[in-house]
Amino acid sequence: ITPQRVLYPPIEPYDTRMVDVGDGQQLYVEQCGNPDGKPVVFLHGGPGGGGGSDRRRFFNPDAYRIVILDQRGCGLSTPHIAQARTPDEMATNTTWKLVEDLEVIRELLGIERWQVFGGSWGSCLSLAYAETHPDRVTELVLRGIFTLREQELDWYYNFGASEVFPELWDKFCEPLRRSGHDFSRDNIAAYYDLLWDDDPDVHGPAAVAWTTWEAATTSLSFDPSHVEEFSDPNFALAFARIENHYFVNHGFMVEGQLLRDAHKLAGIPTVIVQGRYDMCCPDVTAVDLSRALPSADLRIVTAGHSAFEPLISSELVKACDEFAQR
Ligand SMILES: CNCC(=O)c1nnc(C(C)(C)C)o1
Repeated sequence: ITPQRVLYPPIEPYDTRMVDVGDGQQLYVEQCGNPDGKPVVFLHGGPGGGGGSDRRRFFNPDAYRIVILDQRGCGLSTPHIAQARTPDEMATNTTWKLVEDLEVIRELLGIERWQVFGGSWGSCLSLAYAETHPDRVTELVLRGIFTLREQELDWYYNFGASEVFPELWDKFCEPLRRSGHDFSRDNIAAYYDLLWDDDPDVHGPAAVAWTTWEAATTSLSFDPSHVEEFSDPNFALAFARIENHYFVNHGFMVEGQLLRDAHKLAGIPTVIVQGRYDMCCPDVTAVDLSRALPSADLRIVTAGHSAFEPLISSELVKACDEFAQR
């Protein structure tokens, strides 16, 4: 099966700015492509995954006005959570604050309605935003569906993915074992204590182990350079702390909330791209979403989790090209 589309060439933003969204938070926002084009907003994963320039490349730059932001506490947004001293500094970093941030940015940029594009955590935030503001969304392009249900978190951080990557799971468990954790309670809760330990020799290695687990298991083919990129201590600390914060709080949602309310999206053209061998966010959640939203176009491809696997990026580019015609 050969990819039918490739990513558009690398481009640079025509506008970059820091947007004050309150709570002492400044968000990095950039715009690329055609200022008079079809507006689309790209929501990164993690949460806390931030950026890179390749996220610009899913969209035809002649057709789209591409809006990209780093969510609270990560990427180029400030203050960066790697500098946080206590978890209190995460208090205003919640799903619903990020939904509000998107409205602040949309209004600031004078955009009436926009296409929303998100993968993994970005798909969770896309659903939360669209279910809150369905009238502001022209289309949804979702990848690697993640809705932070108990079963999804359990699969990736307690038991499930551990059976597929036992040697990598061993490394994920190393900081837990070192702290005397007996695995009788949730690993996410145990990692919370490590990631906020005052001792950098505790929170540093824990953050790298947490982040390396994700980096090493999100592609069908193991890519050591991808793992290397994720093990920068500064990136890893913010990424791990923000993810862990959202997971211990179950995304600040009622269990199953996004699937329960997916019917609110019935009028929005939606494409779901899901890797058959996605070991981070297994297919069952994408299929559950398509059952809750039968109008969605579910496209399962032979790939893992990453948006940059050829068959996944091909399907994402195809969906955005199709929607650009609307
Ligand atoms: C459990 N995190 C799933 C997620 O949102 C995700 N998976 N990979 C990423 C990055 C590419 C941002 C690391 O995010």
